Amino acid sequence: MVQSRRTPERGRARPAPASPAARPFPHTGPGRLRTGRGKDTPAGGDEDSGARSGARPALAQCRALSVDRAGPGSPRRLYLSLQQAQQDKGCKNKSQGTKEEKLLKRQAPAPGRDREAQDAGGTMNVEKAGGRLFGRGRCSSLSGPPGAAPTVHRMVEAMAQLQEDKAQLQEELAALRERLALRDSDQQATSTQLQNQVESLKEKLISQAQEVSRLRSELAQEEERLSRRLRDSHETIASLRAQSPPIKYVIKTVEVESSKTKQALTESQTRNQHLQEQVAMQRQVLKEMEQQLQSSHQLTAQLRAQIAMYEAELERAHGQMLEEMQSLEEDKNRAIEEAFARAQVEMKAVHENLAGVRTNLLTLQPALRTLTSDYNGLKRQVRGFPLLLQEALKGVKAEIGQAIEEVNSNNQELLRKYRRELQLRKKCHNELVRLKGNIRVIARVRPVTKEDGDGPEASNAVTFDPDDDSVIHLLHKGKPVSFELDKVFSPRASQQDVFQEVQALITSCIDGFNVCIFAYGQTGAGKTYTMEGTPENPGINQRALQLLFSEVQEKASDWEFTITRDCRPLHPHPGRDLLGQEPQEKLEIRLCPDGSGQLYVPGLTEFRVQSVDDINKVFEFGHTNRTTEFTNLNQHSSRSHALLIVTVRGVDCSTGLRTTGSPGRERPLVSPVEKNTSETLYSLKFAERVRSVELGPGARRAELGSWSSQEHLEWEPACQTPPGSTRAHSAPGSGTSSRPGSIRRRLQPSGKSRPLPV
Ligand SMILES: Nc1ncnc2c1ncn2[C@@H]1O[C@H](COP(=O)(O)OP(=O)(O)OP(=O)(O)O)[C@@H](O)[C@H]1O
Repeated sequence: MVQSRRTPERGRARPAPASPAARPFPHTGPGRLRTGRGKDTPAGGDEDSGARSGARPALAQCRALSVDRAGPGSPRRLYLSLQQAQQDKGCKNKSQGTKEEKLLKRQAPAPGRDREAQDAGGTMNVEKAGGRLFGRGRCSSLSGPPGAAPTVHRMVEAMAQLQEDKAQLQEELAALRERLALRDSDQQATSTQLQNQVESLKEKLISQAQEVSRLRSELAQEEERLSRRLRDSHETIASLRAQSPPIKYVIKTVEVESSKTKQALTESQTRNQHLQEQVAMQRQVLKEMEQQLQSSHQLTAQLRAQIAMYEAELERAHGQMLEEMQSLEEDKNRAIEEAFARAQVEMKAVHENLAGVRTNLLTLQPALRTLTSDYNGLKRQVRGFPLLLQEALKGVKAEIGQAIEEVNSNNQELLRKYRRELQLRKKCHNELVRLKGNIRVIARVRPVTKEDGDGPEASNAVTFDPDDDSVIHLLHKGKPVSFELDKVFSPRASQQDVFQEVQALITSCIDGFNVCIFAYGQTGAGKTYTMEGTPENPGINQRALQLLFSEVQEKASDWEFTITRDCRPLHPHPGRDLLGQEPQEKLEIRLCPDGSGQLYVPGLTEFRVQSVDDINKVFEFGHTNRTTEFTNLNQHSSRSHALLIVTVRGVDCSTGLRTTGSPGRERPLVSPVEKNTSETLYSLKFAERVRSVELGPGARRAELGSWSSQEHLEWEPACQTPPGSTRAHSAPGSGTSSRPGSIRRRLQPSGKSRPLPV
């Protein structure tokens, strides 16, 4: 127990302490408390009890408020403030403020009662002092000036805003870099735009820096204010502690003065104990506040660090922007310099051009005058151009007419030469016919074959004159008989030798002359071999046809030839068409109604052929249709009596002259063996008789398609023979005549001549 050093006057209330803050909070222990003038104050005691009962929630509320008001300084509250919505904060503050006011009102004694408590003694003062300190006073002091907590909150919000602004600035910087990377021809315009943006960014940065400095100053003020409050609290606590001894003294004094006050002392001690508890609680609150203040310091340091970081970032961005601005400025200056240099060069060039143009103008003026005069001259010429054109056209027409006349004259000359050539060819042919006769008889003697058998009957009965190839000697029944023909081929003669003798006839056929090669002789004499030959060694037919097509192809540029052929049997039904649908039907041979004397077979089938193969196919087709008469001597004899007619129709492309020739064919004479001498003799006699027949000159079947009557060639009267027919059978008086100039030699075995049997 602590005893007081001085004793106050009895019956008098102790003087109230100079300030509520100087009121003692004694740790009385079991001592009594004297209340003022020693008067018990149950009402005051009730009021104190009420104050006590209200002090606890008030302190708790103050603590809550302290935490809440100082909340922005704590990390937890800081993040709560960021997370919670603004209205939540407003409602909460409002409700808390309302609670606080209610609690403070309850805690704060009414004016009258306060006066009574002051009158009642130091206990009441202690209670008031404690209430003011830890109730309204503390709470109000901790709450700070109105707007202190929102200021911190605004700082946090500003920091968040700064972060957002920083991100936005970073995005804008990235976009700016992209745009900077993409600067091109419109660099100048972009540079201006970027400069504007940079200016706005600079202004924004400056304003934000000002805001940061302002916030920093506010933060420093708040920190200073909090430090000052903490210092005041420490001083208050220290002063309270320093005021403890007088309270102890009063307790001691009251203990000896009054027994009545013992109860009050007990109550005061109880209250004192309660107040001590409250003091402990307040100390705890203070400790927590100090911790919060420390946390606030730490948060402030963090915020400062963040602000410093942001400032550094801003500084860096600012520096980067300055660099980019510098780069842009340099680019702009460079572009301006280049543009200026280019403009100077262009201006110089323009000046030079201008000077040149001026010089040219000076030079061109005389030229312009010359051109003007030329133009006027040309204008006059153009006016007279139609007349000039007419004259020129007239001259050109005259020249063209003259050229046409010259061409016509040349054509006439060429035509004349062509006609003369034709006449020459005709004369040559006629000369050939005259010299050789239009019926020539050629004898070909085949070699003795196995089919001729053995013995004297198969001996050779034919001999030749080595000095005359037109004489043949036959030993008939021991008597030599000689014959003169146009040509005699020995068994050594080849197919080509025989063909060369008749080759000229093919040319005559193409020229439009009818040609007939007639083979005559007994069966097995070699007619088929001579005319057809074998595939390996073709005869006259194949060679003649090959020559025919070859000649036609050579003349293809000037002539259009159509080659057709038909096939008809000679016997036993000479009027049948072997190529027709009905080969058994007999056709009539009629005289051409055009008066040409030509014979024709109405309805006879003709095939247009393009090659020798086509002709052979047609011939084979006709052969299959032919009635075959088999002979014992020769299995090929069936061919020997068919007549193959090849007609060559030609049109001269330049003159329109049309020609038609038919190389009808049959067999040459001619067996060499003894047993056939009778037949051979008969054949030779027949041949010699035929050779004695003289025909008129060969008729060229030519007609001019488009020539005028004056241009018609006047051909000699034709020897009218049907195509392919044998002219040897022409009727007397129809152009045939004896050949008076021909040499007729009949060589007799004895050298005497005798008439040839006909
Ligand atoms: N110049 C020749 N050289 C070699 N063999 C020949 C000659 N002439 C005919 N022959 C041969 O004689 C035989 C009879 O000839 P080919 O068939 O030509 O007689 P042909 O007169 O046509 O008989 P046919 O009147 O019965 O038809 C054939 O085997 C033929 O090969």
